Amino acid sequence: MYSGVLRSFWMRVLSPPVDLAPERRRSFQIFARTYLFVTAVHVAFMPLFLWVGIPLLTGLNLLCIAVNVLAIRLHCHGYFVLALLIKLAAAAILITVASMLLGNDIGFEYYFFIILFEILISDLSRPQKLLLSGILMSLFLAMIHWLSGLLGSWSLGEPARELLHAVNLATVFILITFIAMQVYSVSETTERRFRSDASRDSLTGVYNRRAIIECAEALWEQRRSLALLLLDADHFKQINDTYGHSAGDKVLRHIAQLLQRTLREGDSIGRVGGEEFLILLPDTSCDEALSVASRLRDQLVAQPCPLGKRTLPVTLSMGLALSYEDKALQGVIDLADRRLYVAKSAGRDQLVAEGGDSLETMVHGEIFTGSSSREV
Ligand SMILES: Nc1nc2c(ncn2[C@@H]2O[C@H](COP(=O)(O)OP(=O)(O)OP(=O)(O)O)[C@@H](O)[C@H]2O)c(=O)[nH]1
Repeated sequence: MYSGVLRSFWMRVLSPPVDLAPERRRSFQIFARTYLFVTAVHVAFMPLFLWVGIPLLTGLNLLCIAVNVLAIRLHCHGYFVLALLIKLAAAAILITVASMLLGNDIGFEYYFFIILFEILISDLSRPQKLLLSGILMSLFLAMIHWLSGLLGSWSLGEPARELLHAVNLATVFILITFIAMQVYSVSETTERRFRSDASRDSLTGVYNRRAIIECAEALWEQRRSLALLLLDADHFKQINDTYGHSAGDKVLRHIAQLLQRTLREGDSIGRVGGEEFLILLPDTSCDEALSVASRLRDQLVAQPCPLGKRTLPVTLSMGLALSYEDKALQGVIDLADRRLYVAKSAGRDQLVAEGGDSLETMVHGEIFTGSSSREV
């Protein structure tokens, strides 16, 4: 139960606002994780501050925890700059006061590098980054030269100073490592998502036109034998007109899912037009491609598209062409397209794997009587 609550809290904190621009999502994720981790570090430091026995530092650490929690809330609601500024200001105050109380040989000044790192990787503008870095550097120098030990009436024993120094140093290393790893992993995930978004059709999840053509080109360059199957849903306009556009979308998703389930792992599917799909079957002979098409058709008959309480039968017309039938990839695609057109003209719900060699033949109607149209 606790893990469920924790996971839903984690998901809520890490989910960017819906209207956030895609290019800002990366920064959102990195800072959401950083705020959570830094809050945990402040909580972990509480026993140490209690042990040191300086109420002012314990209070400031508590303040930092509260400010971090507030920063997480502000961040999740889109107030990124404000969240970052109050978080960094609270940390800078804690570090400066700690140094003023205990001197600068305890390692609190190292935390300034974390603050600088956070400023530099943030979404702030360049002038804002330069200004804040300048302020930070001035504070750092002032702390080293004048502020350090200014309130230093607290005498800590040498072992305690050494322990605090080691803890601070280790924490700075851990924080830098954590934040750098977040930058790397979130960037990688974001990049992978952008790449996938750029190559996928958002409605059906299969490749979009550009991506499937790129796949075909890659296979063509490798000189692999390739069967190209072009599919088009029959009377799709009627489905849209009768049941509505969202029912039409559902049918397209149904077809795409069925294709994905039916095909081999090495095969590729792309949506190349409104209701038109292109399937690439590498290293596949004509007979094998015909049996794939036959399997697709059987699957579609066995699994009509569910639509509310009823199901909607969907049929496909298909044109098949093989890589050896033309010298150029575009020629093979055009051939499959012409055969698809022949399948449509010949009554739909069928595959054409031969003929359609020139537009002229089709215009003269020979295809309707010859052996070029072949039912699956
Ligand atoms: N729901 C939905 N419809 C789409 C989408 N893309 C295109 N369409 C529709 O698909 C229909 C295609 O109509 P036509 O080209 O006449 O094809 P058809 O009705 O299937 O007729 P045939 O192909 O000859 O069997 C058009 O009404 C388009 O508006 C889409 O993404 N979603």
